Formats: sequence, structure tokens, C-alpha cells
Amino acid sequence: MRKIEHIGIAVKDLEVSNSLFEKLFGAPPYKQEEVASEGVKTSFFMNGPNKIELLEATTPESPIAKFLEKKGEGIHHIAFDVEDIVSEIARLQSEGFTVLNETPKKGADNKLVAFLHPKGTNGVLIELCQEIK
Ligand SMILES: CC[C@H](C(=O)O)C(=O)SCCNC(=O)CCNC(=O)[C@H](O)C(C)(C)COP(=O)(O)OP(=O)(O)OC[C@H]1O[C@@H](n2cnc3c(N)ncnc32)[C@H](O)[C@@H]1OP(=O)(O)O
Ligand SMILES: [Co+2]
Repeated sequence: MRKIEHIGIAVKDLEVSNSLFEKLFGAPPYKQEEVASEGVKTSFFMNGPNKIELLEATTPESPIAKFLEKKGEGIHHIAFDVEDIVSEIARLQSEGFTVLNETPKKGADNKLVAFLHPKGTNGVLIELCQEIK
């Protein structure tokens, strides 16, 4: 893991939060994208070394919907940039972490992603991201 790729924030209403974070950062989101497989629509701010990802649920079954129900709006996950997600998954599994999807899946912002169960990482949901070249 080389650096934080993005911090994911669960929000109830993406449009409302886009306006709020545009005031905070002084710039609009540089990208908005729906990831149907995750039941989310997202917007990305700060197109640099550390990004902010806002996520709104698009289905009641979405992990974001469940999270909002249980915990309300707030930091949802921390994503780390990895060079080779397949070998990183194998390494983490050998270290005893629970990888929620052994096969990397297509995420937002042109990435392959995988997640670790928060129970094994002191209550913090960790996402691995590999840039699709
Ligand atoms: C891919 C697009 C985009 C990208 O960057 O490319 C994204 O980031 S998409 C983000 C949304 N997708 C995911 O989060 C996928 C991984 N998440 C999951 O598989 C689930 O959310 C899971 C397994 C973490 C929890 O699902 P479950 O059905 O078990 O929900 P529960 O409410 O029963 O939770 C069990 C237990 O975990 C705690 N929990 C849940 N979510 C989080 C979280 N984000 N951070 C910390 N802890 C979390 C929850 O509180 C429960 O704990 P307990 O002590 O039992 O109350
Ligand atoms: Co993410």
C-alpha cells in the first residue's frame, strides 16, 4: 500500500453534499459516477494525491443504505492505492485479514477494488484500489 487513494463519505443526498463540499473545497466535483454493482452514485473531489469520494445509495440493499440506517452520514471507508491488487489480496489473507471479495471488482474512477471486513481492521472499512492502466 503506497498512499491513501481516497476517503469515502456516506451521504443521504449527493446533490446537497456536492454543494456543501464545493463550498468547503472551493471547487466542484471533478467526476460523478454511478457504480450500479455497489448500489451507489458517487462524486469525487480534489483530483490529486488524496481524493474525497461522496457516496449516496441507489438501492435499499446498498452497503451505503445499510450504513446510513445504522450510523448516519460520515466517513464510510479509507481506500489505499496498491500496485498489484491480486498479490495484495493474497498477502493480506495470509496475514489473517478477511477480504470481502477475493476477486477484484470494477470500482469507480477507473479502479479495480477489494474490501477488508472492518471487524479485522479495528472497525475501519478498508478498500484496496489498483488503477486500471
Ligand atoms: C466500488 C465503488 C466505490 C469505489 O471507491 O470504487 C466504493 O467505495 S463503493 C463503497 C460501498 N461498498 C462497500 O462498502 C463494499 C464493502 N462493504 C461490505 O461488504 C459491507 O458493507 C460490510 C460487510 C462491511 C458490512 O455489511 P453487513 O451486511 O454485514 O452490514 P452490517 O450493518 O450488519 O455490518 C456488520 C458490522 O460491520 C459494521 N460496519 C458496516 N459497515 C461499516 C463501515 N463502513 N465501517 C465500519 N464498520 C462497518 C457494522 O457496524 C456492524 O458492526 P456491529 O458491531 O455488528 O454493529
Ligand atoms: Co471507495
